Amino acid sequence: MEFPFDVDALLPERITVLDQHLRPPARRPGTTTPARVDLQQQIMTIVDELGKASAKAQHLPAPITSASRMQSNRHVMYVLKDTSARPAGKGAIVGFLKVGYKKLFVLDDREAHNEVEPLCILDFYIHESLQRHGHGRELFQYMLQKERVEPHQLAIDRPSQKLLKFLNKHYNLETTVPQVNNFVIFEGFFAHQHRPPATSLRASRHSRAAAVDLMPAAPARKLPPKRAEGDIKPYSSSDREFLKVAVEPPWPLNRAPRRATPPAHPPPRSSSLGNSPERGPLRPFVPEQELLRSLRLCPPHPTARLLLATDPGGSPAQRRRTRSTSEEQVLSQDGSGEEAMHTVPPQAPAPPAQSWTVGGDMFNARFIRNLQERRSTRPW
Ligand SMILES: CC(=O)SCCNC(=O)CCNC(=O)[C@H](O)C(C)(C)COP(=O)(O)OP(=O)(O)OC[C@H]1O[C@@H](n2cnc3c(N)ncnc32)[C@H](O)[C@@H]1OP(=O)(O)O
Repeated sequence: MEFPFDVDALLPERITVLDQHLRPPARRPGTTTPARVDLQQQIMTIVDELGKASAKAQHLPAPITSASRMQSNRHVMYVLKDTSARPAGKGAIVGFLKVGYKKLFVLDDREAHNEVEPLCILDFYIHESLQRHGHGRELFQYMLQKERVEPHQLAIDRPSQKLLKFLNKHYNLETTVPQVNNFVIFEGFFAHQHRPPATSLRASRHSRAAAVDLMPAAPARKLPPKRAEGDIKPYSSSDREFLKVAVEPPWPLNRAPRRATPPAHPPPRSSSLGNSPERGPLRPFVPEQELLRSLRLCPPHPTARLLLATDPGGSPAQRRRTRSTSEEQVLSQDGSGEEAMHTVPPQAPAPPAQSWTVGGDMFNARFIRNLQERRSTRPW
């Protein structure tokens, strides 16, 4: 990938590590140094163009990597340049790998929720003309070494088939632990823990002492053991949320929920939250939590009715998400349910037997998993 400026001089090392500051690396002695602001502009151009090329390669409707998104997130990009070919003496870029730590709620093999903060593979691209030449592996190895992390400790944000094959070939990663979000984790994710290096991405977010003494278990760090079910976000934040479009679900889920009080402005969407993009034609967006909410407002399925009849009050976990107060809290767009964006009065006081809720550890996980499978967003 070529640029109208001297990439070779701009990025002296074969692999350059860029963080949110997008600082141009120190130049080789003897190289003429343009104004720093120009150099940063060149870095931003490279990041933007790489992001576009990656999106195109993955058939995404918009880039998930750009200079502005880098600046607003604590992600790290490993950029590989071509040291052999020097078209017009200016060098070229081979590809990049973007990683970042994210708080996720992942299911283990017993379908229990675990709040962890693993290093995530967020975007990965090697120029089409150079794929299957070992460049991807070179970048990946460099990142693993720099971040001091093992491949099975990573979470992958909606991997492509090529990436799944890549991980299988080079790191024997094959068996996944099924999740209800779009992150993929592999067998062994929960088995090993590691201490991040002081110079790694994680350590740069915390004081050195904290990195050494207080966080011995990252990246697959189990956070406080058990949180109330209502606090758990079944859909962990993904970098690809802003691209999300939904496949239309079957009736009655395809009915947009009515709002008693339409908000003056649509709620803001975070650029760093949510799920991964659909790889298909664009459809009107129906947020996941709104689907869940409309389901809660639906009459129960006969089976659910039967279940409720055998347990009239329902378990405390099942009741947890049913509001009995005069207002129902609307879940926030990121699915957290922690921040109420606005409140609406109840549509009608429903008798307890009609109030079918999504809740309870196993029930919740299985239900959301079924829903997710229906949406066909997972790569397997
Ligand atoms: C979270 C995310 O980022 S998902 C998005 C991942 N990125 C993409 O899908 C973009 C397009 N693909 C690419 O940019 C590259 O193919 C990458 C980044 C996935 C891998 O980089 P490469 O330099 O090609 O990998 P490298 O040469 O080290 O390893 C090759 C192996 O990767 C896998 N692979 C690479 N390309 C392909 C392909 N077209 N089809 C199937 N497998 C492939 C194979 O296992 C291959 O081994 P093989 O040639 O013996 O079959």
